[in-house]
Amino acid sequence: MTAQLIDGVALSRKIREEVAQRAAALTARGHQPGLAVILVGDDPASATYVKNKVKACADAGVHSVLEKYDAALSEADLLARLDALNSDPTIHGILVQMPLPKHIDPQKVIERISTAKDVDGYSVQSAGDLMAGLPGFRPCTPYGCMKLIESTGVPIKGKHAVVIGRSNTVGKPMALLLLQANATVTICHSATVDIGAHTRQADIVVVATGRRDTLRGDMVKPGAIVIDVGINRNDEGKLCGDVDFASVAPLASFITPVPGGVGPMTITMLLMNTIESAERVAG
Ligand SMILES: Nc1nc(=O)c2c([nH]1)NC[C@@H]1CN(c3ccc(C(=O)N[C@@H](CCC(=O)O)C(=O)O)cc3)C=[N+]21
Repeated sequence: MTAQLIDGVALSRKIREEVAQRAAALTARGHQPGLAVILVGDDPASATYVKNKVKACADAGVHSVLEKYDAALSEADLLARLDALNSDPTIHGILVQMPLPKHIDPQKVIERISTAKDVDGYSVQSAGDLMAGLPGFRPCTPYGCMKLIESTGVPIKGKHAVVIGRSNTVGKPMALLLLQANATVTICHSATVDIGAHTRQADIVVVATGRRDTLRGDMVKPGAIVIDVGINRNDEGKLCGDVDFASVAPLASFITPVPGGVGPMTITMLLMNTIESAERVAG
């Protein structure tokens, strides 16, 4: 067996068409959806991601404002900007690009964003909504991973899913989304004694450790679906994920590439969350 690629660019294109239609319908009713993106400092990777997000908005007919600040921006000034955006009726989603400079407390920043505009789904309220199975914004990366898995046509119900990584932004919400979809879920992490012993039992593996070669061919069950959330650089400086693609792809049934897998879907679900926020306002 050799895996079929799950094309995140193609799936994004399809979902973004729907986003664009819903954005146009909202705009026609005088409620053009709007996203505010805040970038603090000059991390080059963050600058690239933010540029991609703004471009995706433009392509979908979503209004966006990009606010760039010097790394010396004070926490108080950032919080004051969030207060202004919270009460700006043209803005339906607010994203503060992470990571922030060390003198700014990210948790304080996240909690200042109105729950109604928390399109990243990073706030304690949004996390609680997800845990309780209530409506609310789902974090974009795991939300996108669910769409990628669903796109295979393989039912999630009853499957054994292993998530490697336990971050608040990816691993934990990913496990909850899979659980909500009736998978049996195992979470592995840096203190897990034998990750391979778990992943060899898995029908679905989601890898989100930020460490390349976390998942190798000797760790997967033939026919597994493999979702690679990682973005790393290999020794040649080329973009690569957390999965050793060369050894895993021949065994998997479906696998996401890096780039072109999860990354584009993260942005797509950000657009979707922004549309849904605007639709709630428009009624
Ligand atoms: N508040 C906040 N929300 C985020 O959603 C957030 C964040 N902070 N900080 C950083 C991470 C990372 N992230 C990515 C989004 C798209 C790609 C993406 O489009 N990747 C392309 C490749 C892009 C390239 O060429 O570098 C791909 O995988 O095909 C990657 C990474 C969002 N993040």
